[in-house]
Amino acid sequence: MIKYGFIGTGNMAQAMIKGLLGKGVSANNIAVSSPRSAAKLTEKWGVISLSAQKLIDESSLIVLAFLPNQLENVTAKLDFQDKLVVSVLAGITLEQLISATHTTQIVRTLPNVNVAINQGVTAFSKTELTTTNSTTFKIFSDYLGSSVVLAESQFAIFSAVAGSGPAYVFKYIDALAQAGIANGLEAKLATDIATQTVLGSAKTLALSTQTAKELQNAVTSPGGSTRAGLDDFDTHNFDDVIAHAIKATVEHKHL
Ligand SMILES: NC(=O)C1=CN([C@@H]2O[C@H](COP(=O)(O)OP(=O)(O)OC[C@H]3O[C@@H](n4cnc5c(N)ncnc54)[C@H](OP(=O)(O)O)[C@@H]3O)[C@@H](O)[C@H]2O)C=CC1
Ligand SMILES: O=C(O)[C@@H]1CCC=N1
Repeated sequence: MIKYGFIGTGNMAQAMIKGLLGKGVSANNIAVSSPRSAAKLTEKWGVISLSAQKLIDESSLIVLAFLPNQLENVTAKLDFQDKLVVSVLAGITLEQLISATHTTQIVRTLPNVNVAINQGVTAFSKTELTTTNSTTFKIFSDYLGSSVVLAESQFAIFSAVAGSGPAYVFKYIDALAQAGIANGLEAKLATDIATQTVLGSAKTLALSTQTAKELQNAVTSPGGSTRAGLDDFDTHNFDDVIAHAIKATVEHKHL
């Protein structure tokens, strides 16, 4: 079976590893390397902790999952042997990856944390891969959820909407729950109902032929309370707040 190697084992790598394990990939086929947390993952999941070079030697697909500003530092002394390298480093281009790893078999991706439950949406852009590496990458990305081929020029906006997006959805759920608590709901109940409301609404939209705007109207009974709430969102420029936050995300220079 294919062995997947992760260099860097923080939040994103752990979400991906969880997704692989959840799909039945054996912990014996997952190798990890990082200065501090790799050993803890061996204890937690039974994955194999190796030095970065040994991990490259033994893996068929190597995921770069450290912070973007560590690219040169981490790769300087490693020999990637033209193996398949999959980067999740936000803001790092294929050209920069080729120059740092000296490999031709590279996929630039931008996943999100929902890969942990195989519900991620991942953008990717790649060099010309061998047939074997194309298949290897397809199997890997299918484990994690859906994926879309994307021009590199659109990675920044994809990263803001889909990569950072879960944080913004969690922020909305928290605000909804806090408003419930402020108005007398018990904290756990408020969080549970806010979460289920967002989950059910996202599923309703995904399964519907109607747009998100049309579905808003379906909730808004004539003369009812939802109209009052939606009007208040508009008065406070809710859409502008979201657009502004996405712009700030896109314009941020990655560390
Ligand atoms: N979090 C997210 O939702 C998303 C993140 N990304 C990208 O994923 C990457 C990782 O982000 P994230 O997981 O959030 O960050 P974390 O801070 O959680 O993880 C960073 C990891 O890098 C490891 N590391 C540090 N130095 C080295 C080194 N010299 N060699 C190997 N590993 C090293 C750290 O190791 P240790 O734990 O041992 O200290 C840590 O495991 C980033 O490039 C980011 O742009 C992309 C899309 C979404
Ligand atoms: O915060 C970050 O920089 C990364 C990229 C997208 C989500 N997390």
